[in-house]
Amino acid sequence: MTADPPLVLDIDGTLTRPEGWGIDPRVFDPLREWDAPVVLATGKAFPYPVALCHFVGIPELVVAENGGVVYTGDDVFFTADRAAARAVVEEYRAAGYDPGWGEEDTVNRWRETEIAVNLEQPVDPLREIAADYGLEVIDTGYAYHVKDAEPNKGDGIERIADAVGFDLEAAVAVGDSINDVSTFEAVGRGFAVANADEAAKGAADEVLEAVHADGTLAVLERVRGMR
Ligand SMILES: O=C(O)COP(=O)(O)O
Ligand SMILES: [Mg+2]
Repeated sequence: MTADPPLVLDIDGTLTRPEGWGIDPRVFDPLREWDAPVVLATGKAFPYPVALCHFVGIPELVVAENGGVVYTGDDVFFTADRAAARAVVEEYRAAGYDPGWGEEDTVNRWRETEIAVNLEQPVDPLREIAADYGLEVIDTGYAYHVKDAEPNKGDGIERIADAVGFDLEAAVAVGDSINDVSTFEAVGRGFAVANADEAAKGAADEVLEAVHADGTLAVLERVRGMR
């Protein structure tokens, strides 16, 4: 008898269309048909991965905000404090800068812990202010994230694996950026898509030849039924 391995998937850069933006619709059916847990582990705010699970039609197993929010399907955990990240952004604004997402800011509107800043905004003052609050700024290639150095995606994935009862050593992950390094450390096999940054490539067990969803779909083909 064969079975599929548990999956841990990043969203931006990993489930995206090869041109870089928007979820590639080809991932929907393989994920819905996967016969093992599928965890979405992302830097995006909590509602985004929950909605993606909902619309794909899979159970909601979610690490959001780079580990700041974890949903096991039964319980939600907030593992970082929002106050410091908010204070950083207030100071950034007071210095004349802006997070860069427009007035209603749907990128940060539902965030519980960290804050994201548009890549077009100046990062040096952001880093300086964040350092004063003991926070770090990471660049995922999609946004700057002002966050507590702990927690991370890997901790959230461990919490979900414990709650759901699957073996992380058997799990396969795909990711594209520095915020997936802890994911690759948490699972048995980590794959970086070809568009991944150097940190992700360095932490992965294998760097794929294909970019974005093309890379991820190639992994799904390869590991299906191979637990
Ligand atoms: O929110 C981001 O900047 C990146 O999101 P991701 O972790 O799904 O790639
Ligand atoms: Mg990504």
